[in-house]
Amino acid sequence: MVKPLDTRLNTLIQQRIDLKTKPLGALGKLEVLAAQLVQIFSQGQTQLDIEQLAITRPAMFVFAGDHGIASQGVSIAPSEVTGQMVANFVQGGAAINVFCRQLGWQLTVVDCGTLVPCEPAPNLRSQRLGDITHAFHKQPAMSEMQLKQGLEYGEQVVMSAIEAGSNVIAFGEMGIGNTSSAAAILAALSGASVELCVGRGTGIDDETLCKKRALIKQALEYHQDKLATPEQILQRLGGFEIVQMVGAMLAVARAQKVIIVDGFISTAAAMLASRIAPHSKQYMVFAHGSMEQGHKLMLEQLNAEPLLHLDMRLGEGTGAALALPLLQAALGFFCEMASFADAHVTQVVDA
Ligand SMILES: Cc1cc2ncn([C@H]3O[C@H](COP(=O)(O)O)[C@@H](O)[C@H]3O)c2cc1C
Ligand SMILES: O=C(O)c1cccnc1
Repeated sequence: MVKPLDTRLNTLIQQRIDLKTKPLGALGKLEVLAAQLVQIFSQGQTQLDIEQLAITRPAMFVFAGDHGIASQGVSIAPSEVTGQMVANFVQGGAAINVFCRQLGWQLTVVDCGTLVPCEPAPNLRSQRLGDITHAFHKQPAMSEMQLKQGLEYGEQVVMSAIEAGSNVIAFGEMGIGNTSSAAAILAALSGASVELCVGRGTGIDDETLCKKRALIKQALEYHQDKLATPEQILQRLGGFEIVQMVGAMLAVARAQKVIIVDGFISTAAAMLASRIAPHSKQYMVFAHGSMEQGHKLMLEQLNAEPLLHLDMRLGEGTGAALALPLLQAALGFFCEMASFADAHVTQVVDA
């Protein structure tokens, strides 16, 4: 069960923020972020303990999976690229590797089921549910068994990081065709039109976009009577990486640690997790607003405001990675900044 956050310390937390040497509210969204992080890190405590407020072993997971729908020509790239990019992640050459090295994330790549499996490596976990999902416009993407196993695998991989001391976990992904899956999930969860939900992913042209929308429309019609629960939506329209992300997000929320959500696909997983366990949203930080069409609608549905707007549309966890310095800044000002009394500054009162 995902517990709601205990609010006992909230007044104390807000007072501490308000008494820092700055005009009230002047650190904007960083204040909201600080309050959320301190609340999460103080669960189970009756007093604020500044000493133990720290981000420890921030862990980035890139979940990779191949999608049968890619064979219908909905991406600029063929499915083989998923496995090739996994090899690139393992070797340290992708955008996510650079950002993780620069910012201090520990990166684990999770092969959830790809056409080209990678050689074993220290930063690669093999949790394969198959080689590729079924094209979901004419059949369920995966079986009920794969759904169940995927949720468990996701839990297992993040729990090993949490047991090793990670208290901030970020969610990235790789999977050619997975914006189709994420868009279908959004349409099923929100009831919004396919035109609103489906965008260009890696950068497809107008003709391909028309085909992608038609396929997703077909899928929603085909599955229409069987999309009543988030589990059904996941099984029928999801992907091997998306199901493991959902299982992993739920596990992080149960463990009362911080979930950093990336872009379009990561947010689709976050929507499903918060439908399954509504309190899980309290543990989520939305890192950035993706340029992918439909991401804005996802964030609206979640009533979430992202920290960054960088016009990015890559995935891999790149937006989530870039949020770490903001988390550090938020926790840093909360812990280290002087209060008016500490610094003998005359307290300013709002007009
Ligand atoms: C070389 C390359 C690297 C990527 N890294 C992330 N994605 C991103 O693009 C894919 C989703 O877009 P679509 O649904 O259009 O296929 C995912 O793999 C996502 O992570 C990439 C895509 C490519 C081609
Ligand atoms: O926002 C994302 O995560 C995204 C957008 C386009 C393609 N791949 C991922």
